Amino acid sequence: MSAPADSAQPLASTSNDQAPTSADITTNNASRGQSASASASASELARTKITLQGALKSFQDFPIPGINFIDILPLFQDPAIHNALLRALELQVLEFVGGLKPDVVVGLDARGFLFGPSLALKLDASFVPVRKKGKMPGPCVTAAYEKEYGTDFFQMQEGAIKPGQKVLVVDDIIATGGSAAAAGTLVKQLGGELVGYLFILEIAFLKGREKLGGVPTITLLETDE
Ligand SMILES: O=P(O)(O)OC[C@H]1O[C@H](OP(=O)(O)OP(=O)(O)O)[C@H](O)[C@@H]1O
Ligand SMILES: Nc1ncnc2[nH]cnc12
Repeated sequence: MSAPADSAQPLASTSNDQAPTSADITTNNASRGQSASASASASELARTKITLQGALKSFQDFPIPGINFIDILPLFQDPAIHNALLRALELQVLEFVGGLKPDVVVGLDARGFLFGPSLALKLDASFVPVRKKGKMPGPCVTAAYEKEYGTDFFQMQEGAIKPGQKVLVVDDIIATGGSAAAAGTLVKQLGGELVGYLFILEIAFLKGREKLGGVPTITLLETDE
């Protein structure tokens, strides 16, 4: 999509141009013997995805030329959409991981902090942050990474995850996958069992999930722009 610099555009989607229908979403459930309540949840999830997709905006050439920046902040401006987002993430996790509820939700600095703690509460799990280098006290483990528009370092505090805890890593967007892969490395370094990744939006053409080593990865929405 091309747009004048600093001009917000509603985000169109590729695979979600045809917003997921309840039929799409229930396909996986059919073989598991779908209940009426699972079907209702799938319909609710499909409707919510359309609402969420419509609230996203994109900005061409931010933060550097050539990047089409997708802004997820509008999802938090309207309490109804914010609430729908959290409900959709919860449904998506429960559908995806089945009985394997995570013990810990790990959120990535900074946009993973916008919904990670709320989701952790809904799942009755702990919340643990991954922060950019130099923000947290005490001994930390560190990983360098590359993302779509630069390089950085992530850290976690030693002892923040207990060995063997099941960990779900959450963030707003997966682009190249560099940030998420670095977070996964830190989780494993602390002895956590990485059970999955969850993102609000996947920028599919950047193929970030290929960096995640086959760890189960859920994304609510997808775009190819
Ligand atoms: O898949 P990748 O190419 O690694 O990019 C995705 C990451 O980039 C953004 O964070 P950013 O580093 O811009 O930090 P912010 O949340 O503090 O803005 C985004 O919130 C993800 O964390
Ligand atoms: N295109 C993009 N839009 C928003 N956040 C991002 N993080 C990495 N790439 C991004």
